[in-house]
Amino acid sequence: MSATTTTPAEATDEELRWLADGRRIEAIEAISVSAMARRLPALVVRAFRLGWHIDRASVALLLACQAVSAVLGAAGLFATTGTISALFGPGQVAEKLAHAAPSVIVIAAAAGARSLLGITIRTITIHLSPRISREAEAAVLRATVAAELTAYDHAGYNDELEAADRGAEVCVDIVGEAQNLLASLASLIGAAGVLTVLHPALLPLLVLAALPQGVASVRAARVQFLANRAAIGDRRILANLRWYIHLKRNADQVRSDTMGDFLLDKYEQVGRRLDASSRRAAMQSARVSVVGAAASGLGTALVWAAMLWLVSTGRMSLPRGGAAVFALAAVGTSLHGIVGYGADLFRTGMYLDDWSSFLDTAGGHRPRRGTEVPQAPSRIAVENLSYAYPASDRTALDGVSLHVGRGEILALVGENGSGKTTLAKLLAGLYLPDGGSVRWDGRDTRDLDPQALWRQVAVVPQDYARWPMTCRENITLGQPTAEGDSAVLRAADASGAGEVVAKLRRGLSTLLAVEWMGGEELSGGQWQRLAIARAFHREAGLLVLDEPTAALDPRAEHRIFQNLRTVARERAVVLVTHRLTNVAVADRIVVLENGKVLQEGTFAELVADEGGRFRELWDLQNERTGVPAQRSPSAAKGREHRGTDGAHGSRRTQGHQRNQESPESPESNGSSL
Ligand SMILES: Nc1ncnc2c1ncn2[C@@H]1O[C@H](COP(=O)(O)OP(=O)(O)OP(=O)(O)O)[C@@H](O)[C@H]1O
Repeated sequence: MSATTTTPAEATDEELRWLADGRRIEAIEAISVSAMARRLPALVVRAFRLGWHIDRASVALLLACQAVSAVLGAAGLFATTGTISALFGPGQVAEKLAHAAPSVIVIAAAAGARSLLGITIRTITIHLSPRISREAEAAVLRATVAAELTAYDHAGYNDELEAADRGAEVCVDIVGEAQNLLASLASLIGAAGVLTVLHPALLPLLVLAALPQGVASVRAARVQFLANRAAIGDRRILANLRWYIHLKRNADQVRSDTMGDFLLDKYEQVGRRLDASSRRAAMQSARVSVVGAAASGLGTALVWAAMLWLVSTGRMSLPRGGAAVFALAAVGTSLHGIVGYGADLFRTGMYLDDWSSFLDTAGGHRPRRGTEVPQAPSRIAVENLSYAYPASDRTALDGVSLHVGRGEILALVGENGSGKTTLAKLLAGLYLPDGGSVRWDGRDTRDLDPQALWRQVAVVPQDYARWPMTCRENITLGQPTAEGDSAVLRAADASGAGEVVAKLRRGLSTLLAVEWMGGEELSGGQWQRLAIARAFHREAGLLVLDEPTAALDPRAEHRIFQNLRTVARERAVVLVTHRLTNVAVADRIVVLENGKVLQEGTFAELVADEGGRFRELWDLQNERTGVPAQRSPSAAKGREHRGTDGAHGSRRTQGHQRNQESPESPESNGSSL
């Protein structure tokens, strides 16, 4: 197929769509309304349990205030009945007022005490809620940090994470909602007691009247939740686009490439999709609510008609009828409160389910590895390793076998996408193999405790973190050694970061975040020196350097590779780089292609292997510098693994020829790339 032809699949651009896991949405869709209502008590308990975990005294006080407030509410209502009876009863006005006075005092005292309790309850809730939310967010962070790295490559993980974050966010509401529900329930019990005393038929009638609205509210809440849940993907795309557009690192390109309108258009495109789905949900829940409200209105009219009938036929006295009006209003308000707050609590509960299911499983990616604790490895051996990224149908590594020992530098070389970074991550135990094994001193990385394993790993990734912290923290990563600053400065000197530190306003104590008060900003290369310093500082048995000098000037780069041999004395070093001059420092070089080992040997052997891939790449790099191509067939000991059967182990290069000593080393031919 020519480069210009397109298949039907390529004819249209793929839209920005988030990979979501639909299983949870299907599970929620399957829940019935009665099952939802049955969940409410459990949700109330859960809300208070969350609060209990943070602040027992506040929760206990909250519940006590709630109970007292309910008792006072009922007392107030009974007193209302007394007042009305006194007013409608026989006697002169003065007598009636004297009769009513105690009840009025009770009503006033109960109302005053209830409003004081209300203020106390609100204060406690305001104080407690954000703390619950923060604790919930911290729990998500803990679960995220504990999840396998590969989680990020799984469809649905980001979706789960987003939903959990939303759950943590709404935790702020759950105590308030649960306590409002309890308050309504308490008022209902009080008012219902009064109403039952006045006439036993009124309460069941009122409950029947409120039922349709209750069902409708819960249904509407479910519709809203499902719509929100389904929109997580699009909301996340919007958040990501905003992030890309805001990001300082992209800001110059957004301007110089005049991308503003294009990016905003993409943003609006996704926004329109989101609007359409939320409009559909709003209409659907409005329809459900209208039906519920109409049915409830009809029911309420029936209740009032029944009461009028009771009074007019003499089945209920007039004073009782008057008191019943108050009680009906109180019960009606409480029922509406229960329905409304219950629906809110139910919706929050569904978000909370997302949160707790993420915590239980770290989004399904809690590490399931062994517990053996490794020491700094003397030898890491890879046997017939294969690995495919979860979202990809191609294998990133296929039948790879190699080894690296303490004191050795192993270089991984190959064209873009050949699998170098993936292999480095497997060696470091960041990913686990699909097939074959990575063994640290004979022990499979699957059997090792991940935290203990990573404590033995120092990595300089291609895209290293620029932590908005002090220079010292950027090197120690919050894990200073017993030697303190002297070890930090030694690592900084070895990586060339010493010069950077010396120029900083407050040396190691300088905050490296210009956007924060008092912070300073570093150049790309200066940051890279710090990233290398942090790896040198770490007392780890395996050092992985993935394109560690891409941003460094020649002098800084030279220093790193000069120091690397010293650094490697106590460690196994894996170096990934495209600058072939630099791999001369390695004891052995492995050339990867399409996830397979293509060649392996010393620098001298591979350079001498005319027709080999390494030699081809070497010549290509030298061609641009005008350095003549190498001609040293006698040194052609490098083996090319031309087969694709993965049987590389038998074709190992035996010698550990030190490249610095080789006549073909770049130092000797003066090559500088
Ligand atoms: N997170 C990922 N999900 C799916 N596929 C991935 C992922 N990361 C890498 N790949 C694929 O795995 C293959 C190997 O990628 P890898 O990053 O290991 O290559 P590399 O040799 O380090 O490339 P480079 O020289 O460009 O850094 C590539 O085909 C790439 O598309």
